[in-house]
Amino acid sequence: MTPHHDSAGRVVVRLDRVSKEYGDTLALDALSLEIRRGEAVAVMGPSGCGKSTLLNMVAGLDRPSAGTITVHGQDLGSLTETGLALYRRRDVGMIFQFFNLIDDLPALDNVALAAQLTGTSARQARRRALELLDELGVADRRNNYPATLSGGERQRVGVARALMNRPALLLADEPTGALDSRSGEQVMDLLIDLNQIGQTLLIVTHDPHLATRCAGRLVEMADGRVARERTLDRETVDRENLERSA
Ligand SMILES: Nc1ncnc2c1ncn2[C@@H]1O[C@H](COP(=O)(O)OP(=O)(O)OP(=O)(O)O)[C@@H](O)[C@H]1O
Repeated sequence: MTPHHDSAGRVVVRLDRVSKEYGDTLALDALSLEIRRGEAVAVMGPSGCGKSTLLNMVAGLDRPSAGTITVHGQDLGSLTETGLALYRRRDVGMIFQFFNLIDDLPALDNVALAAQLTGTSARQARRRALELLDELGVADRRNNYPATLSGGERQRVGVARALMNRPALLLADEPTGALDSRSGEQVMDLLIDLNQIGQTLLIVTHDPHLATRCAGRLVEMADGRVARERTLDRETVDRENLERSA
């Protein structure tokens, strides 16, 4: 797997006093956050604190009510709708809890489509898709439709799709939330491997095990703001996990 190497500087994502209102609800309240190249950041917090809203803003799926979001050197607020659509296809990859695969396309086409949408030829897209499926251990499932894959296999296909365009940033929303614990651990291993070869990750989760295993920094949100941040050092996390399971 060859991750995208960001040449625009150390900071890949910068949110500067970002607010989002939905009617009377203030989902994000002047939130500021930076993610540096190669970091793996996990965002946690109680239901309704704004985690998905944050992810959707960074993914360019929705626009803030106030504040600025810069990703990979681009101010998302300055992009037109077309520009934002291109950004979503090229610069970010997304992994979802329920995979979001297209039911009537085989695994290979689900993955290849992501590149074809950015103008890559069908032949090239299929070649890269097959390489990725191979690296993720599901090449033998390439002709299977999503309904005939296990949850873990579907998520591997989902990860392959997210990586197709070598995104500067990989976003994951409860990536193991719909998986049994064994497949969940395998997807966590995959995320760790990707981060170790330089992929920048932003993960939203309720699962402290996922957060502490995969991330180097934990951001805890409350009421649309960052309530607490801590750097996770491997040795402390491993000791805490051991103590918890003892
Ligand atoms: N499209 C929307 N329209 C109206 N309100 C919304 C919308 N999206 C989110 N909200 C509200 O914004 C707040 C933050 O929601 P968000 O989904 O970001 O929280 P969350 O931390 O991801 O929650 P969960 O952990 O339950 O997924 C909530 O009060 C929610 O009801």
